[in-house]
Order: sequence, then structure tokens, then C-alpha cells
Amino acid sequence: MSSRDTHDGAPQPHRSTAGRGRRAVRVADDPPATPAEPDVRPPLRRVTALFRRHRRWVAALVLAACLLGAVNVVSPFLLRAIIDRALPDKNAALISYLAGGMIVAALAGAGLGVVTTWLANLIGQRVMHELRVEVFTHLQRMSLLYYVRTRPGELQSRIANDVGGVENVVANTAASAVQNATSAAAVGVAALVMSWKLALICLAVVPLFLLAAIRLGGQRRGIARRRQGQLANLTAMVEEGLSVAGMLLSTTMGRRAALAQRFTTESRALADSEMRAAMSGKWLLSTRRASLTMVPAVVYWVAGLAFAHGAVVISIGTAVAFTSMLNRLVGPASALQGLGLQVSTSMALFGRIFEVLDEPVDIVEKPTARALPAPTGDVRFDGVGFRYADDQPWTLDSIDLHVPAGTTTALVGETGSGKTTVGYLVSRLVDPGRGAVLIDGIDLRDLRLDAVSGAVGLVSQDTYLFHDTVRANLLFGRPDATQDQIEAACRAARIHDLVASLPDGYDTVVGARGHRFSGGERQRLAIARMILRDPPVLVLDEATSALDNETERAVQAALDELSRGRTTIAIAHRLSTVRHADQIVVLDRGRIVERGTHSDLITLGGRYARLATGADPGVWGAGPGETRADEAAADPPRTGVRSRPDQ
Ligand SMILES: Nc1ncnc2c1ncn2[C@@H]1O[C@H](COP(=O)(O)OP(=O)(O)OP(=O)(O)O)[C@@H](O)[C@H]1O
Repeated sequence: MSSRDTHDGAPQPHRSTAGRGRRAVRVADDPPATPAEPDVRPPLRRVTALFRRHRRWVAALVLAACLLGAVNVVSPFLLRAIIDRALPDKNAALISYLAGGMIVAALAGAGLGVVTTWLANLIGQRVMHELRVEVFTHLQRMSLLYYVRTRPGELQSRIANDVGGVENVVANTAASAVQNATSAAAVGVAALVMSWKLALICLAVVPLFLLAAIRLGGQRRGIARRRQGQLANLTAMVEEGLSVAGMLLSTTMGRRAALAQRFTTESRALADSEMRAAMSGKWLLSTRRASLTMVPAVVYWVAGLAFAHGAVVISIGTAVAFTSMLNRLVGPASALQGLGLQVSTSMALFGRIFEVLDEPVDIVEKPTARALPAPTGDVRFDGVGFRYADDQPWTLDSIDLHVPAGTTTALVGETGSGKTTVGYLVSRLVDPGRGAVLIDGIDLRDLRLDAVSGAVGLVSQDTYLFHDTVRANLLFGRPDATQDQIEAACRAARIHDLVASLPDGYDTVVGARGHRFSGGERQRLAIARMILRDPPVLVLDEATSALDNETERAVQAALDELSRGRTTIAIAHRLSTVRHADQIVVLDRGRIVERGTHSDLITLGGRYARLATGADPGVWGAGPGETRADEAAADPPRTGVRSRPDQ
């Protein structure tokens, strides 16, 4: 089944997330705790909650922005004083003071601008860092089933494209939001103080812009959602199509052109959405820009008409200073309006991020969960039933099984009979729907998750190695292992000589998913990794893939070495493994139908005997150089136990 590529419990290390090569900013180190319950707050409140964690820095930012706003409106007042008072009075000293004041205000404004940008970026980067880590750690807690049903590439897209998408808004735009809002407010207040009549004329246009911006916001959100969905599609296609397995499949199936066509269609749809996103609101921005340039003309018109009729309602200094102040409004007003649109866009992205964070975690650690300091490895299934979904039939039903510490149990049965699922239950990759799985008499659900992963090791057919050196891959099993221990594990796994003969030895990079090595070599590296990890319980999903006799012997020797002294549950595909097992369990459609030793079951002459002698084809193969009939006949018969299917 497709879920097998979870491999040895080794998650893919997350290498590239949404980092966009920006200058590093020191950010908080501790990931925030992910809430166990879904958050029911509306998205906007959840977004503001992200910032609330940094309220001190936010307060500093607001303070700096208010100071900046105030400093920016000082100059027009000084300008008015120069025109209306200092120039008519020809007061050189006053002119110097006022002009000097304008220079100081400009310098202070520049300095405060840098401080607000720094503060805003600091807050933004911290918020983004926390959000990225929160999404990553939440996804890490999701169970195997979640990953089986989630399309590859989708999650990468959520972290890279969605979190990356809001990053710009949060890091840069949140800064300018505060900065520009305070600047615009300062200009508004100053305009009212300077001339309330002119201010009211100018403010009349504001509601029109607000209405248009609200309408556009809705439009933008829709476009953004669609665009992020299309980005996720493209990421998934890259992930699926441009991987070793995807490339092999598309090339050998002759589907390269079809895949390229699908990619082209998706890419075109994305380009359309990008165009729509870029153009939506442009007319509004242009109208606003035109209006802002028209307003000074209106100011001079009103002031000029009054002056022409002999009524000095507005002084020349006021008119000049007022228009200069309006110029200071152009920047903040443009930024605020663009900002509104960007916030709308990012709310759609936040929505997608919150969707991921709200996915319930199905394998949870109880607050009272226990450690397991020295597990012996006694495994018991107590009336276990399991199904993959509530509306599906039971995949496993009424499974009672005892695997005493240090013994080997072989699971055999037709394909789809539930053998792999038994392995998942022992590793707590899934929880039973009925009954309990126990290690050393303790229900796995009462153990800490690290206690389970410390006690149970899973070696699957499809070995997962990540793109790093042999040594780094081996250390993943036990980070504190010494070079001697690594080499001893590799010797036991019959892979040391090969690794040592490579030019870079243990520093050889294994390639994407370990494809620099052959299937048998990859398996032996995974076995060495498990030897280093040294769990008392081992779940072995033996490879069915055809290995040549010599490789198979080497892998088998490595597996024997690995199983020695451990409780082993082997999903057996080789008769040689099954024959020597302390107990053989035959599964049929999720139920145990026979159990006993090889000779017991041969004597019984039931399902196992038919499978072992080749009367039922296709379940497992003989070991290297053996035939099934030879194998089956190798042991004298003893008594077996047949379990009734409904037992
Ligand atoms: N994630 C899943 N969602 C739904 N059904 C699943 C899932 N994984 C497995 N199944 C079903 O559960 C049943 C048991 O699967 P399982 O992989 O345990 O069988 P198996 O005996 O290991 O088969 P094989 O020998 O082919 O590996 C199968 O019918 C399979 O289709």
C-alpha cells in the first residue's frame, strides 16, 4: 500500500521552507505550543493573537510611528510661519530658526523611519517564524493516515507558498500599516488645525475610497484563495513528477508529454490569477492618485477666489503649507490603500494556514502518559479491532496475540489480509478502534510517544534515506553514536565493506531517497540504522522485491543479526523466515485463522500448509536457493492449532 513510504519512522528532514533569503533576524527559539483543540476564533482575531505575543514590541512600534507622524507634520507649520510671518516681517533670525527647525524635523523623521522599519520587521519575522514552526510541528504530530490521504506537495505548498505569502504582508506591510496610519492621522489632525474648511473639502473624498476598497478586498480574497490552490497544485506536480520515482514512472509509461501538458494548463491558470490579482484595484489606485493631485488645485482655487474677492479667508502661507501637507498624505494614503488590498489577500492565505492548524491530531499523548525506562519487549494484542475509516469494514477484527519478549512471530496471509496494519498498530502509527495493544503490559496509549518509538523499531520494505551522507543517515537512528559504533552496526548489517570501499566512505551522499545505492544496499543501511537505534521490539516488513540470491542472503543475514535477542514481528515473505519463527500467525481478511510453529501448521494441513507447499500461490517465496516444497518438508511435523475465523 502507498503508505509504506513512511519508512523506519524516519521523517524527511525539512530543509527549505519559506525562507526567501532575507537577512536573518534573531527570533524566538521556542516553538509555541500547538493547541490540541481546534481554534474557533474568527481568522482576524487569530491573526491579531499572533501579534499579541509581542505586545511590548508592538507598543514600541506604535510609539515610534506616532512620533514619526508628529515630526512629519511639523514642517508645514514651520513653512506657514515662514511665509505668513517671517517673510513679510523680513525677520532673518526667525527665518533661520524656522528653516533650521524644518531640517531637524526632516532628520528626526528619517531616523524614526529607520527605527519603525526595524521594529516592524522584527515583529513580523518573529510572528512568521512562530507560525512556520507551529505549522511544521503540528503537521509532524499528524498520523500516518493523514499523510496517506494528503497529496504530496500540498503541505510543502502550505508552508512555502502560504506562510511565505503572508510573510511579506506581516513583515513589511504590518510595519507600513502602523507607520502610515499614524502619519495619515497626524496629517488629518494637523490639516484640521491648520484650516478646518480646507480639511473638510479634502476629507469629503475619503468615504468613496473606503467603499471601493472594501468591495475590492472581497474580490482580492477570492483571487488569492484560487491562486494559492493553483500554487499547491503546481507544487504537488513538481513533487510527484520531478522525483526519482515520478520520473521513472512517467518515462516508462510514456506519460511525460501528458504531465507537461497538465503542468502547462495549471501554470496558465496560475498566470491568469496572478494577472487578475495584479490588476484588481489598479483603477482605484489610479483614481486616488489623480484625486490627490487634483486636491491642491482645488485648495488654490478656493483660496484664490476668496483672495480675488478681497476676503482673506485663507492666508497664502496656509494654502502653500496645506498643499505641502497634502503631499505628505500621498505616500501614506497610497500605502494604506494598497495595504488594505494586501491584508485582504493575506487573510485568504491565513485561512489556508489555519485550516492546517485546525486539522485534528489523532495520535495524541495523554497528559498522564508514562515513560518506559527498561522495556523487555513483551507485546500483546488484546481483542484488537481496527478500521481505516468509520464507514469502512474492520480491517482487523478480534485480534488476540501474545508475542513474548525475545521471540519471533511471523505474520503470513494473502495480500490485503492486514499484516502491515498489525505492524502499524505495534508502532502506534494508528490506534485500535477496539481492544488494546500492550507493551510490557501497558496500553500503548498510556505511554509517552517517545517511549513507544524508543521501544519499537519499524523496518519497512521501501527504505527511506534522506539526501545526506551515509553517516548522517545512520546517526538519525542514534545521534550520539560514535564512529566505532556506526562501523560495528554496518558490519553487522553486512554493508561496512561496501561503504568503506567508496572514495568518500561514510561521507558519501546517498542521493535523493538513497537512490545512489541499490535496493539491497539501502535495506542494509536501514538495518544498520536500526541496529544503532537498538529497540527491544522490531517490526520487520520483509522485502518482496526481487533481490538476487547473493544480495538476498546478505540482507537476510543482516536481518537475522538485527532480530537477535529482540521481540520480532515479521511480516514474512520468505519461507526461510517463517520456518524458524517461534510462532506463525496466519491472517485472513483481518482475522487470525491459524497459529503455531511451522511443523504444527504443516501437520494441521490447513491454510498455512497449502501456502507453504505452494498449493496456494503467490503469498511468499522461498529463501535463496530453496523451493517451497523443500522448505516445508524440512521439519518433522508437530501439532498445530487452528483458530476459528470468528474466534
Ligand atoms: N490508509 C488506508 N485507508 C484505507 N484502507 C487501507 C489503508 N491502508 C490499507 N488499507 C486496506 O486495509 C487492508 C489491509 O492492508 P494491509 O496493508 O495491512 O495488508 P497486508 O496484509 O499488509 O497486504 P500486503 O501483503 O499486500 O502488504 C487492505 O484491504 C487495504 O486496502
